[in-house]
Amino acid sequence: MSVARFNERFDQWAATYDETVTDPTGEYAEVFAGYSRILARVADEVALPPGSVVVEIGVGTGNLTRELLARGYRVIGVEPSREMRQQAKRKLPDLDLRDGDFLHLPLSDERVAAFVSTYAFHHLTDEEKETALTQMAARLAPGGKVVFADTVFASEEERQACIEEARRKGHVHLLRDLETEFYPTLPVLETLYRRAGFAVSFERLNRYVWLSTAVRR
Ligand SMILES: C[S@@+](CC[C@H](N)C(=O)[O-])C[C@H]1O[C@@H](n2cnc3c(N)ncnc32)[C@H](O)[C@@H]1O
Repeated sequence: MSVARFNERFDQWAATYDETVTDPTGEYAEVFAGYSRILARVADEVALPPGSVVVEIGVGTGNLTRELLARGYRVIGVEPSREMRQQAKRKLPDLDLRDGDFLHLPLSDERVAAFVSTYAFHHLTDEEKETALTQMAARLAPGGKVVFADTVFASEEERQACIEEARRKGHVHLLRDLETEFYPTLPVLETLYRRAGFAVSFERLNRYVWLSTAVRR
């Protein structure tokens, strides 16, 4: 099965995605709380010289991409959903945007300085996450970075509490995501980075989202 298993979901969401991430009252409000601040934080965390090649995976409608371009990086965008690519191209017509996903990176001999992503890594199973991180490590020189922000649970108990709360509140879309996508726990994620050859640190950015900053050993 292709790892872009959520393409249909994102093709359907693409046209209204930017409304969802800025809606302070919808069922995803806590997931996207501080969305603009989170994207800016991720772009700042890259902290590499302008002109460095930064590969952004799962660009969606291009909101993080805009932050990365503003910091002078040479961005290569990777996005499996056709409709999302169209939305991103509408905002950023000159963007180097390629069809691909975490496990099928459409790269040739580019010297990649960092891989960056927001709200997307949880579409891979934990096993696939380790494979993807190992492939990224192979493309990075020592000191190269992986900077991701995504939903992570501090523990299984925290995951179950969020699922129960979503059920109680009737947040059917959030509940579906929590039950069908692959949000890792922090200890598991730390192990995956370490096994792939990274030193990693974590910082909580809102109730759901954690920043992971990983440096290739
Ligand atoms: C919730 S959106 C996040 C978009 C954007 N990064 C942001 O922060 O707003 C998740 C994106 O990841 C993409 N995606 C889903 N599965 C993926 C995969 N296996 N590899 C790469 N991207 C994937 C989706 O098509 C979608 O555009």
